[in-house]
Amino acid sequence: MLSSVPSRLIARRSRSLSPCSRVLQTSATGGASHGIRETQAETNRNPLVSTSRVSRRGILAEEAAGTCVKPAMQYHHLAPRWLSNLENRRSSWAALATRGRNNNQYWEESGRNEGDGGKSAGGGAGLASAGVLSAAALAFCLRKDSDNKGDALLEGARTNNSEDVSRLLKEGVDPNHRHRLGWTALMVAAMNRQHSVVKVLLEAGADPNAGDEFNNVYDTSREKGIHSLEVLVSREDEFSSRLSSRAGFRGCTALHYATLADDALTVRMLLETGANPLQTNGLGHTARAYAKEGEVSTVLLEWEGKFKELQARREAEERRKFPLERRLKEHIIGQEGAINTVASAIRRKENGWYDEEHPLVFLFLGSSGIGKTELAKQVARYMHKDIKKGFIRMDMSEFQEKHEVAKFIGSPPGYVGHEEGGQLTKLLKACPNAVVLFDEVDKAHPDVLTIMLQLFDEGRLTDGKGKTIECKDAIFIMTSNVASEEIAQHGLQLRQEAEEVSRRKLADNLEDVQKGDNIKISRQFKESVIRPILKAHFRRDEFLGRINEIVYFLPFCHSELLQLVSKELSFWAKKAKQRHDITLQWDRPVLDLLAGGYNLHYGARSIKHEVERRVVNQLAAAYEQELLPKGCTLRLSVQSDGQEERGAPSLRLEVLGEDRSSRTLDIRPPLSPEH
Ligand SMILES: Nc1ncnc2c1ncn2[C@@H]1O[C@H](COP(=O)(O)OP(=O)(O)OP(=O)(O)O)[C@@H](O)[C@H]1O
Repeated sequence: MLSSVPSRLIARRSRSLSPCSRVLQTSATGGASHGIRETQAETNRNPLVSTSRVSRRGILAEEAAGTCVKPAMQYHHLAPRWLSNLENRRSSWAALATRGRNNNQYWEESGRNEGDGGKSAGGGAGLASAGVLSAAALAFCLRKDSDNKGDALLEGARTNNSEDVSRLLKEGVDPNHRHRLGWTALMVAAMNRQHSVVKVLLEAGADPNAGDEFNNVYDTSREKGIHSLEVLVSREDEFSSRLSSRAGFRGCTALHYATLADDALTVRMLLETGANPLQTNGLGHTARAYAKEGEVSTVLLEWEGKFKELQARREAEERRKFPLERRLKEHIIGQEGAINTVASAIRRKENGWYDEEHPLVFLFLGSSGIGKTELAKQVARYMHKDIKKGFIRMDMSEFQEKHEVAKFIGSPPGYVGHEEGGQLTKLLKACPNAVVLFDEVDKAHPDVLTIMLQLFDEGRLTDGKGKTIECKDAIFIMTSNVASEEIAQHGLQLRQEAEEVSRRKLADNLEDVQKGDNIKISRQFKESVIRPILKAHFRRDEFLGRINEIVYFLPFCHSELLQLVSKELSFWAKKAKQRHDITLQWDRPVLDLLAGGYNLHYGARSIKHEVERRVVNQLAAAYEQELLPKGCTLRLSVQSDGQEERGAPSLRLEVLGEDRSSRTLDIRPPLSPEH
């Protein structure tokens, strides 16, 4: 049966398999049928530990100790399993072989045997298997023959054919073209010490920080649905036969490979063209983890230092150009005092001007819907790329009872829910430097507050299982509506006073006119009004003492309300355009009219509600009655034809035609505007 396998393929298999001593060792000693599975288990046990020498030993096939198994023996062990697997996949191989390969004599013969209606069934199974095997082999070889230009680039990189590589790049081949198993030409060239090709590729714009998508033979085989032997052969023949088939390579960059090849020249070339020495692969290792003691290790260490410095300088520059205050103001209207207080504290922390023994703790005070949660979210977005992990929100009204402490940090051993762990501890464990929002902290049980005090004081938390989580780098933000009425009234009073002063200054033609929306809460008000309320509520001086900043959120002034209305209308205008191709326009009196719906107790939420009630509801009704043709322009304005005398002014909706004609739609005030 084996005689029907093209000798070229057998030659390829035995040659290609030989360096992979680990795979074959297992099958030779443990029995062929278990070979792959055993190796897989071993892979999981075979960590690429962080010390460089051990990592290298795990990853480089040539450095692995092991007995040598004869290629022919290896093939005989593996052939039956390979054969049965191929039979299972017969139909897909057949499709592959038939596509454009009708001249394939062997396939035709095999088909004829089948067409005999099983007359020659004596040797049928064997012949069919041989046919399948040969078709597979042929398909494998033909696929190689039909390599496209991208694959030619990869081959040129492996064989150091820089002329071919240059020509292909000039012909427009992407320098970052990937092999179907996931690596790039730069990785191949780096691993095979092909200096001239590395240079050509880098000059053509190959990305030195691209990571390999190939992990190991078994994972890649599973992911791509390709037989593991075929993956193994490709990796060895088309990438390098020096690497272990079991170690993990996902995320390895050209720099990782040049380091594994112990090639100082390529390492330098890569670093000089922007390779990041701090970039880690899928196992979390930088290139230096794979370096031998010597020049490569020294060069990498030196560049790591330079890179860190450069990164810090770039970040500082970015912060200077686009300070946190400005970023926050893009999303939050008003609340200037709150934004400045938070941004200054974070700036101190980022620049090392803070007490690193304690985490940063804020208490946000103010009425509902005023931006407390929104500011916490924006801080998390600024600090963390992964907002899902980086922002933890705990609704403290869920921890009002004594026994709910267990929900917070997990139950002790022997109690129900011990295995589940606590809500906070689980999330903090996943991201110890998260921004943690404790919403409505005043509702929490005193025992929960005791735990929070420990957290703020020591910067660590012990869960129900006795495990300690260090979270000194976390930012804790508590929100509360306690004293919100007093703060709101004080804010309104300050605003009135400021407006009065500016009116007088304007009347007297004085310069330095202070705007009514730029007010500050006095220290005296904080000490004499707010602190006693907080003290009475939390009953613990030490708890209040651990708060770095108490941040005050004030009611919106008129200009801020106009901005909120405008933001809300823009949101709906975007939706109208996207969903119905309708353009929505409005003028200033519309903003004034809608701002009138502001309610001090509901904050920005009352503005959202007003826009929905007076505008969106009307739009939906007009749309339902087919009064809004697709692609039309709608203009919102305030009705001023004497209706004001009879009651509240209303909105008018006009449909503008392409010929500039306008048709007024009669928008009736809602039946019960109060609701
Ligand atoms: N200053 C603001 N600028 C822009 N949007 C705001 C502002 N304040 C509130 N909003 C919007 O109003 C909604 C409610 O705001 P947020 O959740 O921040 O309120 P809150 O102050 O935390 O209120 P609560 O105490 O009720 O939780 C959000 O959709 C938010 O985007």
